[in-house]
Amino acid sequence: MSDWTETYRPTTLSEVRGNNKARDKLEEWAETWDDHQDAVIVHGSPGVGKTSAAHALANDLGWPVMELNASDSRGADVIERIAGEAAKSGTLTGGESGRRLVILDEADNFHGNADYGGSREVTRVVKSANQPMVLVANEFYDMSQSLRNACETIEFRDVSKRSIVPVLRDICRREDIEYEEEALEEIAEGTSGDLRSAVNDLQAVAEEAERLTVDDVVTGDRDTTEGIFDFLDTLIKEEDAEGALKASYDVDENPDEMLNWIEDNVPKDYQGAELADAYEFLANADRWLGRVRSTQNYSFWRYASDNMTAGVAASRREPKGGWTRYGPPSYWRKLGSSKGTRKTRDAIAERLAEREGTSVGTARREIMPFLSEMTHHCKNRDLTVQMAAAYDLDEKEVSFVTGSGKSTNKVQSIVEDAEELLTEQTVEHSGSAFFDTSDSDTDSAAETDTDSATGDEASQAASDGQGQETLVSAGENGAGSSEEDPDDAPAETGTPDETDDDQSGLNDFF
Ligand SMILES: Nc1ncnc2c1ncn2[C@@H]1O[C@H](COP(=O)(O)OP(=O)(O)OP(=O)(O)O)[C@@H](O)[C@H]1O
Repeated sequence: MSDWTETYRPTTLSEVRGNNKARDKLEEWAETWDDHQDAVIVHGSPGVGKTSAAHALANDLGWPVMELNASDSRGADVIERIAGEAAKSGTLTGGESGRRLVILDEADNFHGNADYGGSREVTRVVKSANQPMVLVANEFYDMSQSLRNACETIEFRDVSKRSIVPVLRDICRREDIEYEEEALEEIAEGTSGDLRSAVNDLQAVAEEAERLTVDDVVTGDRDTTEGIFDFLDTLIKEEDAEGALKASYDVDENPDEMLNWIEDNVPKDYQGAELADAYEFLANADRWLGRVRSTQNYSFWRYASDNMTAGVAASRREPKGGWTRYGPPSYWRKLGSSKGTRKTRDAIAERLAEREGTSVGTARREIMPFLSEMTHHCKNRDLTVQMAAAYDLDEKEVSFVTGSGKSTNKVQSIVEDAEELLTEQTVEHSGSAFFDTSDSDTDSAAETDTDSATGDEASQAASDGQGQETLVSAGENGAGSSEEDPDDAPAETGTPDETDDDQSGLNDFF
């Protein structure tokens, strides 16, 4: 099941609804950019189309997009290099005009990110940028006054019910869903101006219903308090997307804990493609939780919940029955605190990223769950040994990835064998040591180019190796990708000047 907020993300400005004035202003800003050369701040509540509008604009104008996120550990100098030198150096395949659009997401959230050198540094870079920049923010006044003064400002307002309903109607038509007009109004009413929520809600309700009625939308609230074990049963075996979401309201766990519980127990009943789908939703949820942590904006919890409940329930393809021994999240049990867990996870993700030439975020969200599944409880011992060797994992890390007990002999012997394997092997090729790269002539582990999977010509950007930029070439612009990705736009990570058409072995898997 695809994520409708992605499937129906506007690809052209004319599809951005409910903020016509802002939309026109943005277009005008871009068209006159050569004359004024100012950056623009696009601000407003979550889910009203700010980021979509920026991408749609780039698509309309044929400008490749460079997306950066304030909570990434990429410094202002990266922006400076991208925004500042692109025009001069000509190393970037921009649109015909040589323009590219730099989108700086979460621009109200530089505090606490030392890599950006503070807001003065950001302001300086923004002022001197040689490429058009859109700064996307929720809280206008969380940005420094000098930054605000340096930019043009466009406000996106909450999307009115009047504008939300036609979007939902359009989706129903395209999905071939019969609906009662009132049901759509009810959904629009409930989401207070947040179009992303409205689309998510529509998908949750429509997933099972043959015909969308008001009753589907306003079903009686349950008031039974569910324990987490009952909830897991409900989520994994019984309820549809909407039911799962509703049931989660009654569970007394915070979203981070809930995610851990679901993540650890869902493989006990889900298999194959349905498990892969479920993991994808869990990865989305994880990303939203990360965003809550970095922005302290708790309204994102809702998107995390949608993904981990409705998404997981909707991924189920085979009926489930019987009794399953669900247990507390193994990572927690084994490693104690959540902080420790996160540290271990991130340490592994960093090594994976370095080795596979992806961003840390991608490693954490996409590669790690995949590795975990393949080596679950070390069931495939050889593979687990190879993985441990490839990424130089210690016992704690092997047990983290596989979900096995750290002190077990099995994990110890796996790590020993991995060490032996390493000394035996002269790993000469610098491509992925774990994923098969034999059909590739990739000569640097830092290269990953997914462009050919998504579009035409490769976009390139300058990088200095201290972080990968995320590039989305115009025309792809996130549309059709499987997830909304605040940190890390979907298209490609690349180390420039080297980016070519090679496919790393990793790409064969995704
Ligand atoms: N104005 C809109 N017109 C059409 N679709 C929209 C609009 N706003 C949001 N959507 C839908 O919601 C999704 C998320 O929108 P988007 O990410 O652009 O919101 P945003 O305002 O940038 O929110 P955030 O600040 O949380 O990133 C889009 O992919 C699209 O499906």
